Amino acid sequence: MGSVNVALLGFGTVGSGVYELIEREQERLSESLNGSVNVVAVLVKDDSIKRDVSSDVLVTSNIDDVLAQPVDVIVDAIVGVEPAFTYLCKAIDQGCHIITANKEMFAYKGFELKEKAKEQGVAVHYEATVAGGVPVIRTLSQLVSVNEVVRIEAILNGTSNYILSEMRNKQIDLNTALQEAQRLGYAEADPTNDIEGFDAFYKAVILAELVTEERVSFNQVFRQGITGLRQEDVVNQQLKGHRAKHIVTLTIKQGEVNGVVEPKWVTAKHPLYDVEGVNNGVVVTSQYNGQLKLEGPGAGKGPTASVIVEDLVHIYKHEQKIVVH
Ligand SMILES: NC(=O)C1=CN([C@@H]2O[C@H](COP(=O)(O)OP(=O)(O)OC[C@H]3O[C@@H](n4cnc5c(N)ncnc54)[C@H](OP(=O)(O)O)[C@@H]3O)[C@@H](O)[C@H]2O)C=CC1
Ligand SMILES: N[C@@H](CC=O)C(=O)O
Repeated sequence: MGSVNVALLGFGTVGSGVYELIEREQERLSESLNGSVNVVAVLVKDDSIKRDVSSDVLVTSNIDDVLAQPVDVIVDAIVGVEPAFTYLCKAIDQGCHIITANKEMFAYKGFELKEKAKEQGVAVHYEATVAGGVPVIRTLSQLVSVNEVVRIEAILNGTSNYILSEMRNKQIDLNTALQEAQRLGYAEADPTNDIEGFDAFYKAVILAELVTEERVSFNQVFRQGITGLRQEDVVNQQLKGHRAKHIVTLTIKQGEVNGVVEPKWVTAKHPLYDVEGVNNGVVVTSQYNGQLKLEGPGAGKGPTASVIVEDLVHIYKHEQKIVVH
């Protein structure tokens, strides 16, 4: 029986979630893939901190030590464009498949990374970059094989949606709700990315590139976060039937994307009105399929780890053969 050797870049909320899920579901994964899945190395910033991993897993802050291991798949769960992009390029050159959760890196470099991976004959999967546990990347990839996507309206930042729901339901302020989102593992390492709309913006760019199959320039997407909303308005507007939602709108005409990421007041008629708490919602309008709505947990350890491990299973069930190490 073969095996899949995995290296995790990052051991925070997402990286540790992937490790724990692989450990917990070892039997199911072995049966499904006819081969075991082993985490062989973990890359962290500070390798002096003791990590909760088996003693045979290499824990290091040096990417070359990671790539010196017999690694088949790299899971990128670190933060920011660099050094992640450089590390992933090295890994691709070495023949590793890539799974990433790092949406900032992928918004800037995803197009390049996909091209490089194609040249080298390795897989790049990125379901976790958009909408946490909601399988929006896989759904859109299938949809565009026959349909033209003309519009996407979505809530893509779990932290902002959680904050706005808590501000309204519990009448607490933005900072108090944000602290809770951080405690729950929803927020980015720098939560400015969530509340100022950068995180949703990166996700919008990734979706726009997926549906147009073209590189999308950042100036095609307008960005505004939720920090300009006043708490009393969030509370009082509900009496008039209005909820504040942070919404991404992408309109695609003849392959040209126009994107807006901004807070909006919506009524019960709006398809995203009922998307509450950390949930994300994505409404896709396409040529033959009409309107399709996906909803589910948009952030957090369990859902994000789940889609990453699903990407891994997909690679070895549908794209590559398991090797014998
Ligand atoms: N949290 C979530 O719900 C989701 C997060 N994501 C994305 O996943 C990625 C990880 O997020 P999350 O787990 O929440 O973040 P955390 O801040 O919890 O963890 C980040 C991890 O990456 C390590 N790291 C950061 N920079 C470097 C570096 N330069 N070299 C080596 N290791 C590094 C850190 O090391 P150390 O432990 O030593 O500090 C830490 O282990 C981010 O890109 C995020 O946008 C995607 C979907 C959902
Ligand atoms: N901070 C992000 C995490 C998932 O992508 C969010 O809140 O949506």
